Amino acid sequence: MITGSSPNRWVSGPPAGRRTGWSPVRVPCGHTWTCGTLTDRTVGEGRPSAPCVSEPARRPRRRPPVARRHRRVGYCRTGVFRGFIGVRRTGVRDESRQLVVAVDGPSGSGKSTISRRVAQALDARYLDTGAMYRAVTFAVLRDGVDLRDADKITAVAEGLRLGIGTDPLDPHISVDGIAADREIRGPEVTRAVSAVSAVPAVRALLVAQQRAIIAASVRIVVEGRDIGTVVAPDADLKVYLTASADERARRRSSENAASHAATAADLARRDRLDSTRAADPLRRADDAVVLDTTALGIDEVVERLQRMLEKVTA
Ligand SMILES: Nc1ncnc2c1ncn2[C@@H]1O[C@H](COP(=O)(O)OP(=O)(O)OP(=O)(O)O)[C@@H](O)[C@H]1O
Ligand SMILES: Nc1ccn([C@@H]2O[C@H](COP(=O)(O)O)[C@@H](O)[C@H]2O)c(=O)n1
Repeated sequence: MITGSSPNRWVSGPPAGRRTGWSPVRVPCGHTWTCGTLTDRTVGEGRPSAPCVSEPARRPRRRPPVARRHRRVGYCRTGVFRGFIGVRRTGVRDESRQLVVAVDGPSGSGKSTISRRVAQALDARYLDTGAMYRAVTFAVLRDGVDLRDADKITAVAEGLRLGIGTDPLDPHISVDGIAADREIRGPEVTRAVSAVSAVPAVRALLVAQQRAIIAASVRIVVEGRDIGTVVAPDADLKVYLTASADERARRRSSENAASHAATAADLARRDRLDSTRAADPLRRADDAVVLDTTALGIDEVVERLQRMLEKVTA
């Protein structure tokens, strides 16, 4: 039975590779998800109650008309509950069918910017998985843990209470109940995050939480490094955003006072670590659409994704 002493375990399902014979729970939220709050409503061995929901859904989910209420429950091949799979009728767009968009790519390729814009256009949720790895890294640094000590890093990850908002207009993150939006973007966290995200147990924990958030969303755009390959291999649309290293450094350095050369070096270091780690490295999914944005403006990239989505949802 789960107790509150290890709050981040089993929130949304077993870590990758662990099979317990039960399916992840579907939670009726759509807004803020606070991982790790297990209550005494824990159901059965190893099965948590729905994680705590700290804000109401922004908009109540619409009940489909009677003719469309006939649904079958679907489980994708990863075992993640995909919500209700709508009965498709020729020429009719099924608004209640779950839609998952996976956006991966190297640092500074525009994943966050584009994903938020696309999520707004779709009236969808938005999940920044990089923010989750950054939040764990923030806690690891806060606790003075050695970045080479995978066991201690894992213990920090298991013990922290991570709150992640999925509103594309106002994504926010909290660590142990305290807002950490600014802190997780600081240079110390950026320097250390690739070491923390390379720890397999940390990945297993966060991937399980990410899958549960996806499962609870009707429409969601998820961005990161392993979304199309690991987190949501059955996503409806997978996009691998890229841009030349020089352009990515130009974009990033224009955001702050750092020099182009220093920014380029930091991006190259992070890309190398993220794409060469053993666990779930940054990699384009075989069925992802590659979009090189070097010569494209933000609006053009958003429009291209919207056109791809029109084909997927037609
Ligand atoms: N197509 C584009 N044209 C010009 N600038 C862009 C484009 N896409 C994104 N940008 C800008 O590039 C910068 C980096 O974008 P963003 O933060 O979205 O990248 P990212 O892939 O999420 O990075 P990271 O993985 O490091 O979080 C931002 O300043 C953003 O406004
Ligand atoms: N799916 C993911 C997302 C991120 N990471 C790691 O987090 C770092 C920060 O990501 P940002 O998108 O916020 O820059 C990134 O460098 C990766 O180390 C990951 O491993 N998997």
